[in-house]
Amino acid sequence: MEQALEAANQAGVPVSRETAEALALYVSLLRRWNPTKNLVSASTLDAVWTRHVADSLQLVRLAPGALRWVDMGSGGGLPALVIAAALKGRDGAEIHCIESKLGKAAFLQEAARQMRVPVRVWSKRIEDVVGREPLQAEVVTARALAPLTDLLRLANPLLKTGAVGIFPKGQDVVSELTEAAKYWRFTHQSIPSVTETRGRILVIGDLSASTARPPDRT
Ligand SMILES: C[S@@+](CC[C@H](N)C(=O)[O-])C[C@H]1O[C@@H](n2cnc3c(N)ncnc32)[C@H](O)[C@@H]1O
Repeated sequence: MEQALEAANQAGVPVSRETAEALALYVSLLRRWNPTKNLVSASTLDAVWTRHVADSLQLVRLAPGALRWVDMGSGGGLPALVIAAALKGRDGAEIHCIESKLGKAAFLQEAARQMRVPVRVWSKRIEDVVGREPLQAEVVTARALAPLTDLLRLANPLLKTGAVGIFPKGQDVVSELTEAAKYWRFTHQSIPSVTETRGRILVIGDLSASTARPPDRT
């Protein structure tokens, strides 16, 4: 509980006791399942509260009223299950996790069940869900999934209908923005991460395609 409250403080997101308990449960499940499912790099588990929990929780601060989130390439639940814990108990909250690896999707399903959070897991490829299923997203997230150009292509069906993209990025953010601007028009804010010295969080809006066709790397 104490560590959950410290992570919330670092992220700048106040949390209820219920959310702190859900986060503590998530971390214990992550530690237990990681050796068999390879959910996060084992070397990051010592700093799990900063590297993963606070790092994911800070995204909530960038869309404080949003209830409907879609997370692409959720892996071990980052940021999706942390966001779901933050929204626990909020009427209408719904977090979609899209993860094609069956073992990771099984973890997401079981962790969400034990945490009692409003999560739907899609054990499929992103391309087979986004734009094909009637997801209603206010926010689309993706952490450590792909360069920005590819994220915009994957999230395009949701972003072009008004969702906001929130994408944590590393030090290459400027070159990723330059590359993406060849294929897409969009507005963006680049917000410093509270957990990674050189990390930025991109908040992307008003997406539309430019005349150049983006590369298809799938
Ligand atoms: C590097 S991991 C990052 C996981 C998590 N977002 C995190 O920050 O720890 C990328 C995840 O995306 C999933 N993934 C990659 N391409 C995908 C696709 N086209 N559809 C669904 N999942 C995909 C992989 O299976 C993997 O679990």
